[in-house]
Amino acid sequence: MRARRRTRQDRFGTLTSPQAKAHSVTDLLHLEGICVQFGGLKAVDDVTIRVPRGERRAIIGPNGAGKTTLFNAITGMVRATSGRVMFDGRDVTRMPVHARAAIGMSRTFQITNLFPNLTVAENMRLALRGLSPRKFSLLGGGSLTAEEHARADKALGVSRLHARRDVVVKEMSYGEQRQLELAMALVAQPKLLLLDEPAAGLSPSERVIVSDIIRALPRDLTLVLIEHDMDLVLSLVDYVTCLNNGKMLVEAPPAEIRTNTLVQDVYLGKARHHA
Ligand SMILES: Nc1ncnc2c1ncn2[C@@H]1O[C@H](COP(=O)(O)OP(=O)(O)OP(=O)(O)O)[C@@H](O)[C@H]1O
Repeated sequence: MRARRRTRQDRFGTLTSPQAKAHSVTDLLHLEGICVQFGGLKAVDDVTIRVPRGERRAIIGPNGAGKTTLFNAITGMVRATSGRVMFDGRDVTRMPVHARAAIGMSRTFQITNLFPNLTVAENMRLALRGLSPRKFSLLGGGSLTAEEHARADKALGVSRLHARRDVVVKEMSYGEQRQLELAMALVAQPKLLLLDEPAAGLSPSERVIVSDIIRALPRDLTLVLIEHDMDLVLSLVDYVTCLNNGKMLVEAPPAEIRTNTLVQDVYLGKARHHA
């Protein structure tokens, strides 16, 4: 791992070296030259990223940098215009969203995606049902197996919602709802968890809870997260990719990102632009 890091730091600024083209079994996710074009706009422009198994990676960048579009290309919600998405040793570029989910990709969304009139436990049941190939009515029968119960309990425990399983979702705080989204993503037992702005809209105390939960996730779970709160994200991840105008600007560990002038320039530049 250490040798690989040195290589990457050497190619700081030359991010698409020939070595980047070779797929390694240590990489759970390997994006090769991903472009996503909307009409005349290149929202993602030739992005090559390798995420080794077990790494926690942040995707940062100012508004409109292409972070969410890149997430969508990873999960299959948008089709890459060109480039390849390699996941767990397979080319998933043409695979639909549900098929990528079935082989181990799980994602939370910026906007909550819950059933507000159902309880926590019922939402978990629906999350599990979404994974099951068995056919049955969503809210009707199909009680959980012991193994499914255990998975739901574990995911709720990790997300610190164990004591809230019978609470109706709309009665919970926004922070707890974000925790439930996380639990619903975890119940799939993913290899790769993609978190889209997990702390967006949370109060400072809720941010502490969510960051503690993320920090305590199993170390063998590979994480890729988008987050605007720089202090929070840099305290959570091993490595950072900064995008700007759809392109890769910098890849570096958090300590280098804090002091990187290119990163500072794009954030301050945007701040000046919006001032
Ligand atoms: N479906 C779409 N059709 C057309 N343009 C789009 C579409 N989705 C995103 N874009 C544009 O692509 C660019 C990148 O958007 P994206 O949402 O990926 O950026 P982001 O880095 O996630 O921004 P933010 O931090 O504000 O969420 C923006 O200019 C956006 O307007």
